[in-house]
Amino acid sequence: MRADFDLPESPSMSACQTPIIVALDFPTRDAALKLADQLDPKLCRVKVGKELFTSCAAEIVGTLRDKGFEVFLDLKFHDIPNTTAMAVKAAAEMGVWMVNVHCSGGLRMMAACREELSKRSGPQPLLIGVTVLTSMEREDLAGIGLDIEPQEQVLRLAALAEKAGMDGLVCSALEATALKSAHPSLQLVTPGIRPAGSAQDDQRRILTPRQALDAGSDYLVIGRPISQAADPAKALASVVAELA
Ligand SMILES: O=C(O)c1cc(=O)[nH]c(=O)n1[C@@H]1O[C@H](COP(=O)(O)O)[C@@H](O)[C@H]1O
Repeated sequence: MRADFDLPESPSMSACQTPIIVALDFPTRDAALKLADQLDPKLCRVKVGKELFTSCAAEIVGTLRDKGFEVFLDLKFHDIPNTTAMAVKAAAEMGVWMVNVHCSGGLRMMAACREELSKRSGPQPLLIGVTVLTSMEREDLAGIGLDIEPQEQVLRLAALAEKAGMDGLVCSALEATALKSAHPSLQLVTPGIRPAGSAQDDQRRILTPRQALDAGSDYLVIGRPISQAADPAKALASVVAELA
């Protein structure tokens, strides 16, 4: 069977070819590192989100990098342009591979982040805009005053993100085909990934790993189907096999 991504041939190539990002959604450093130690940095990247970062601060990022993982810092910054740009700058200084902000912070906010990163002489993290959370469906959007389909709002925010010079978007894989056609230069990071038979949990706009990649996703964010599995390494291996 054809592989849609090349696994690295040597450790020095790091995890750069894998589309899988495992969410380390845990309350403590120990719990996060226990899972990280069962994962192979050649097969996945890892994501540090609000829960883990708030309990461990920046040290966890350095520890995961020392273990060979490229880190997506998922703090979904959303504030005035200057505050958000300075937060993105601080993330870049930590050496993260990817950082995200909410597109709904607006064009000037996203552009300020881009401008701040472009001043750096060192490596720049991928700057990604969160569109509509994968836990939201039409009814949830109506509740916040947007009486439209999620895809319509995602496409609106995508146009703004491209104009601001963002590298990519967080969206549902359900929107990937439309986004790739309208904005081929934007990389698509898709949570709401559920291997067949796994629990939906609080996610609403979901696809399987294979469906997501076929729809045009560049990166698949997977949390509980791996982190809560009895054998996380086996759960990761089975996603890798599904994508091969
Ligand atoms: O930015 C994100 O990573 C994100 C955006 C989004 O729209 N939906 C979403 O689920 N996420 C994150 O992706 C992960 C999904 O976790 P699971 O639902 O356990 O697979 C969580 O860490 C969420 O915070």
